[in-house]
Amino acid sequence: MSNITVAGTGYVGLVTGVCLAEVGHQVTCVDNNDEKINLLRQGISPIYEPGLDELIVKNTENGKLDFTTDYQSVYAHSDVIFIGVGTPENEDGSANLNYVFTVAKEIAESVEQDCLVVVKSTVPIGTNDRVEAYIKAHLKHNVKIEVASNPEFLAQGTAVRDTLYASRIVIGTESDEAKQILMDVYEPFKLPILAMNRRSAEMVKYASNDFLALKISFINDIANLCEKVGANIEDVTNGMSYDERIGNRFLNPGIGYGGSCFPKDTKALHWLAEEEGYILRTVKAAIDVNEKQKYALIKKARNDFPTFNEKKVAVLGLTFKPGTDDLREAPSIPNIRLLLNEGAHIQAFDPVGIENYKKLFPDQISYKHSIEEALEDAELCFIFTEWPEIKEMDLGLFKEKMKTPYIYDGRNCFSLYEIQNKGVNYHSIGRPSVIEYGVLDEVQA
Ligand SMILES: NC(=O)c1ccc[n+]([C@@H]2O[C@H](COP(=O)([O-])OP(=O)(O)OC[C@H]3O[C@@H](n4cnc5c(N)ncnc54)[C@H](O)[C@@H]3O)[C@@H](O)[C@H]2O)c1
Ligand SMILES: O=c1ccn([C@@H]2O[C@H](COP(=O)(O)OP(=O)(O)O[C@H]3O[C@H](CO)[C@@H](O)[C@H](O)[C@H]3O)[C@@H](O)[C@H]2O)c(=O)[nH]1
Repeated sequence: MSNITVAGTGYVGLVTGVCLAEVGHQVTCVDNNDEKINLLRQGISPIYEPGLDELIVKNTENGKLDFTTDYQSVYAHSDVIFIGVGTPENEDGSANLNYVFTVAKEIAESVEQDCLVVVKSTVPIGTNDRVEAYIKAHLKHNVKIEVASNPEFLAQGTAVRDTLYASRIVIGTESDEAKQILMDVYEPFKLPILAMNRRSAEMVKYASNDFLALKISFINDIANLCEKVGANIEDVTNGMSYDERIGNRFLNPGIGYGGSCFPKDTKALHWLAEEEGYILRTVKAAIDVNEKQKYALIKKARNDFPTFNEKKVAVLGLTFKPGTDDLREAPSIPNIRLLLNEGAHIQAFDPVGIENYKKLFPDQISYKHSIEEALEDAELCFIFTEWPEIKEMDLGLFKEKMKTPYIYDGRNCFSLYEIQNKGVNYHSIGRPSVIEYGVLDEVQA
């Protein structure tokens, strides 16, 4: 088995490193963040990812996995180095490649043996060519270096499963030798391997993410229209999904896509296309619809509450999706900012996101550790994330705990059937509203 190094212990680097160790490789994970490496050495994952802690402990104990900040000594003697550092968004929408090129520099200055460098980070088309040229130009020793693209498709919250049982492994290289090395690295996973040139591999990643983002924006657009014409998006997507060409996944309407990938990867590809003199109209539409969709709930709430000043607002769900404590581009953030700016008092519940939220809003929010506490005495409630705890909550709590049970559900957590007869006013995305607060009491009286 190969001697493998992974640069970056974030969602991609750490999960990749741990899973490569799990299938039998000798893996060292490198990060320049001392705090993360210290935690990992104690067997604690710095990120919330189901199943990851157990695999970290198991593979560290069996000697397959270790962690270090000392990149020089590990890069010096690696057969394969995966780069899994961040490629965040620049202000103009392009991808920031500083972290990738810093690692490229560190590799060039450290390697003392022939080595395959594998770019796993999501990078604009042509970046692998540039990384290879850069490393070759800065090598300190006379060794042979190749660079291959190997984009990652895992989703947060299911990252371990997505890696061990990936839909496909994409390998981008023009070199038979590099291709063979990567085929050997991935052989124990027994997964479909698709080999192509580097630029195509880089494009597969952006095209996949942007297609999924477009699918979400499309369904949000249709959901908004459903509200205007009296259709129900749930029935509409169900009806669409029986056509196998459409399928039933990624058709959930909501308050838009967030996370560390779709928002930046749509903008980066659009930016890159523009540089090439081509306007990606479909991707631009996905971006524009998503930007507006973030505020779909607030817009509905405005009809009932012209101002949020001094209003007690319950918020259920803070993270950008369930199963993660990551807040990057979480739609809750701009909404909460707007509510706070208008003078609302927020009581927020999230099963795992509170600690990270405190870093963004340390004092302005009253954090609660149960749904009941968050709802206590509130005049309105926003749902931003469809955590199972929220989807399965006792719906009687809204009327029981809230001062006025006005609910704005940005993730369609409850069926219209189950929310009926609960004495609440319930607004969701693309479905008719349920208006019972006050009305039901009169009927029952
Ligand atoms: N998060 C996802 O779900 C996901 C999925 C597929 C692809 N990607 C892509 O993978 C890349 C990484 O994303 P992420 O979410 O894992 O990022 P992240 O921010 O969670 O992790 C990046 C890590 O790299 C470390 N780092 C920075 N500079 C370093 C250096 N010089 N040497 C060693 N470590 C260094 C950081 O300290 C951090 O721990 C991005 O390009 C992203 O677009 C992410
Ligand atoms: O039907 C849907 C599906 C998703 N979302 C939203 O879309 C965002 C992203 O969700 P998801 O794709 O599940 O999470 P990520 O972890 O960001 O994963 C995406 O981004 C990764 C980084 O590139 C890719 O590797 C994955 O394949 C891709 O799914 C979240 O805000 C979701 O709420 C919807 O609104 N409706």
